[in-house]
Amino acid sequence: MRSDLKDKRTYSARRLTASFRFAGNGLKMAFREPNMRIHLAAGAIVSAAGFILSLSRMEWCILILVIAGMLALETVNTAIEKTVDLVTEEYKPLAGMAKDLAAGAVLLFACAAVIIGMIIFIPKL
Ligand SMILES: Nc1ncnc2c1ncn2[C@@H]1O[C@H](COP(=O)(O)OP(=O)(O)OP(=O)(O)O)[C@@H](O)[C@H]1O
Repeated sequence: MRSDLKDKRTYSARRLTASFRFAGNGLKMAFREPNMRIHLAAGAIVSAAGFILSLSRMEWCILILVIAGMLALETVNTAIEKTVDLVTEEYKPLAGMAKDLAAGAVLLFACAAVIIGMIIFIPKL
């Protein structure tokens, strides 16, 4: 990495552009993960249903937040898995705990997403 990009005190358009590029690379990597593709497919199906059932503006805002939140959380989960694998490839209870906690957070949000989806869609059927 260029030294001017590593200097956290430098605020420049180049630094900002680089940050967006790094984040874009991160998303590209995240979307290669099988679980992420499942979340993306679910988001696409729910969005299509939203168009068909003519959701209100507020319902769209909630749906977009839930879909983006799910994808963001899965991305963080992947980052935690990679970090744990970087620290150790051996079997260690703490490594397992870190991965299971991150997976638990994804499961919790997914359950909330399903409930929110039911609250929005069931009355429209
Ligand atoms: N180094 C380790 N030490 C102890 N347990 C581990 C370790 N690595 C993984 N595990 C256990 O195995 C489980 C699966 O880990 P793995 O790295 O395969 O994630 P994963 O199931 O591929 O995650 P995802 O399906 O979200 O990509 C973890 O949740 C954890 O319980």
